[in-house]
Amino acid sequence: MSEQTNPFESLQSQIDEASPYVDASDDVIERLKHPERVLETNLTVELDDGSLERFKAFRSQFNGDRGPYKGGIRYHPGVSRDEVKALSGWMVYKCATVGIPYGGGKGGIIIDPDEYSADEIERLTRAFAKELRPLIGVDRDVPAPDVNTGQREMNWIKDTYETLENTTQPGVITGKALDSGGSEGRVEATGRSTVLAAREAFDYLGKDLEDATVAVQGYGNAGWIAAKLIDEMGAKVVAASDSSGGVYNPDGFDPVAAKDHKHETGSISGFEGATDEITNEDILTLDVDLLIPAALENAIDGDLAESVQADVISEAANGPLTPEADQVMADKDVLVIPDILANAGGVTVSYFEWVQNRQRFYWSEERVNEELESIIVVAFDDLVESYEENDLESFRTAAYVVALERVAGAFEEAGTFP
Ligand SMILES: NC(=O)C1=CN([C@@H]2O[C@H](COP(=O)(O)OP(=O)(O)OC[C@H]3O[C@@H](n4cnc5c(N)ncnc54)[C@H](OP(=O)(O)O)[C@@H]3O)[C@@H](O)[C@H]2O)C=CC1
Ligand SMILES: O=C(O)CCC(=O)C(=O)O
Repeated sequence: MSEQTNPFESLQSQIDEASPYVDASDDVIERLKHPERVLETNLTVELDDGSLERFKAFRSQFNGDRGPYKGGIRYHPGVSRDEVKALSGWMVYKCATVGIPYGGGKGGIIIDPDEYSADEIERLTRAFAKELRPLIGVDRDVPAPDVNTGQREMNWIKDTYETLENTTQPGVITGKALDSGGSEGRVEATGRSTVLAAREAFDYLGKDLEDATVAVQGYGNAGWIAAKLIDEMGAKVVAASDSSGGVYNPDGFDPVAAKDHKHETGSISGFEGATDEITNEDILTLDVDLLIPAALENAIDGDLAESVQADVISEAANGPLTPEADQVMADKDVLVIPDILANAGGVTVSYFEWVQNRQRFYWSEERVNEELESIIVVAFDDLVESYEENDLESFRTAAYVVALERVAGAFEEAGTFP
């Protein structure tokens, strides 16, 4: 894991790689490399023992040229201002890559949630929602889940917002539970797009997904669902990991049983379906057909990339490869499906949730999954077209060319306001 790489600098270098192929002036490209605004706030929360603790929190609104700012809220000790800025920028280019009408935003709180009770997390979440209230809104900025947040936190934020605004406006946030206005398919959506994109990539390479071996780093929402769905497509999950380490079985194992073990014991280590315990570095360098990084940024740096043996990488996580790792992958002809396409299922089904909330009319799971699949397949084809037409080194640069054209186009068509 590279501690040195600043994710915001990675984002800017990804934009720089693509900009020579984009029909936009240098001034416009420069605009698209910086957030419009970043809220930094200190939340004071009462703990269960009556003491007070201060938590630093951020919300970055990177760009709103194509629609409301959109993106998750992360609870993690590694959250920083630059990480949130990067994550919000990746949201802009993700929404543009899949052609949904949003800009990009992201939020985070510096906290290890395992150290706090559910009541403390609720007070913290409601305190953040109160700070966010003037910034967010159904047509302005629509948060969602990310690492260590889920339906529970989204329901609290919705309730706090609606109480303070004296309204019912479920579309102010997505990733809610079904009874609170959530969408069918949202929990599975990030893992689903990760494997749909992998299926398209295997097809593009003329490779068979049946019996392909798969390693999954990170066994939370994105990772475990990706493992389950790729197994259902006929591939063989041979390794998985979480923050405690990893497990391996060359003959494959049942990803649902691995999830049940993690649920019961708190970690994937000790899973009885595995033959070996491995480290988080080992999992990234296994000789597998498909690697799915589904944890955090900078999982693979330039040095580690030299040892990666996978043929295809589908990035469920945001920013798992540093720019140096990207260059190594391009030199080794490893096909990397970039985060801004591979994990775009999450925000795409968030978009469906927002549409359903606005219409107060709810779709079946079948409809959600069909609409998601068609969006991912079209976006993959757009990316291949850009890759081939521009003779690019990577699918990532191809995705940025497509996305930057769309965002710059929206900005230029709007003109500047005096
Ligand atoms: N949730 C969503 O809708 C979306 C998420 N993403 C991205 O997917 C990634 C994962 O998010 P999500 O699944 O939601 O988060 P979760 O909190 O559900 O899961 C994160 C997982 O990563 C594991 N992890 C953390 N650090 C490491 C490490 N060093 N090595 C191996 N595993 C590690 C955690 O381990 P442990 O269980 O032990 O804590 C956990 O299993 C993030 O990059 C996120 O931004 C992208 C698009 C949408
Ligand atoms: O569902 C959303 O709006 C955003 C999910 C997210 O944070 C991401 O795609 O990284």
